[in-house]
Amino acid sequence: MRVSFDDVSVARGQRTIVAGVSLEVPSGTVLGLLGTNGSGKSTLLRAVYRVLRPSAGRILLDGDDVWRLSPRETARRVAVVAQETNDEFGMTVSQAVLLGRTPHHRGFSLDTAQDRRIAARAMDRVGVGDLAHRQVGELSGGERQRVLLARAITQQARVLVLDEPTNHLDIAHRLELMDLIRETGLTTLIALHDLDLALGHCDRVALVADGRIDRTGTPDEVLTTEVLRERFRVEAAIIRNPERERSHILLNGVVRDEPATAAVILKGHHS
Ligand SMILES: Nc1ncnc2c1ncn2[C@@H]1O[C@H](COP(=O)(O)OP(=O)(O)OP(=O)(O)O)[C@@H](O)[C@H]1O
Repeated sequence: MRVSFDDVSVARGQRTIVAGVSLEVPSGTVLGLLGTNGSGKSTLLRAVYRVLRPSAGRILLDGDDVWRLSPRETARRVAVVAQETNDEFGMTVSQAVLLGRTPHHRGFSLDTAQDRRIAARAMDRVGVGDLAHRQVGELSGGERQRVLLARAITQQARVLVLDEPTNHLDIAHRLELMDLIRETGLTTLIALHDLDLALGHCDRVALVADGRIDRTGTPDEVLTTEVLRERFRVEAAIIRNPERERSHILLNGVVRDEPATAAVILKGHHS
């Protein structure tokens, strides 16, 4: 399923947080949204899964405006792994994962044997099958994140939206998550802080800065040493691993303010 952003702006109160974003995400593409804290990645994603209505512009799923679809129809098309979900704390893992079937139910119909099979398969796939009877509220951050991914897979949507899904995951689970996303073949929008992961696992990346798309391209095109210095304030080298045919980022340190600027700040501080 293709996702199109057509001149999308999102305001919170008086402030425009996302401004005039236009972007095409072809079917089956894994798109990484990159950018520093507060640049607007989550806000943009929330507009896709119908939490924040754009103040201007449209988000289209295969040409259909998300905000003209019913919430249920959107949920059939878009599955979400978001940061702030506490609703399922009192549930068992299997109950939380089965929630992914809700958009496919008519009215208040109950889970079927097929629903339970789909959920069980998703839990096994992300390696939380043995947690099925545990309470979600008792799990570690990383375990919970994988349960949310199992729920998203259970939903059988064609677009997957993930907001910083790797922040609680250990290294192996990070890599597994990205491989799993690839295997699903779904159109995926994923906000990531781990730039090396983006470099190795995204088809395309979009750099978000001050609520706008600063540039888009393949990870190798976008993540240059200049961009890392100017947009992310880090000195880094990009090295090529010929065996894996991919690049890696070697971080050297934070870009320090110019001495002249620092002197002015110090002076201002003392006066
Ligand atoms: N409810 C709100 N009211 C006003 N401003 C908000 C609100 N929610 C977020 N913002 C602001 O919008 C901007 C973008 O926030 P957003 O969460 O989209 O950034 P982000 O790129 O996802 O950041 P991070 O990497 O830190 O998660 C920030 O400056 C934030 O303070």
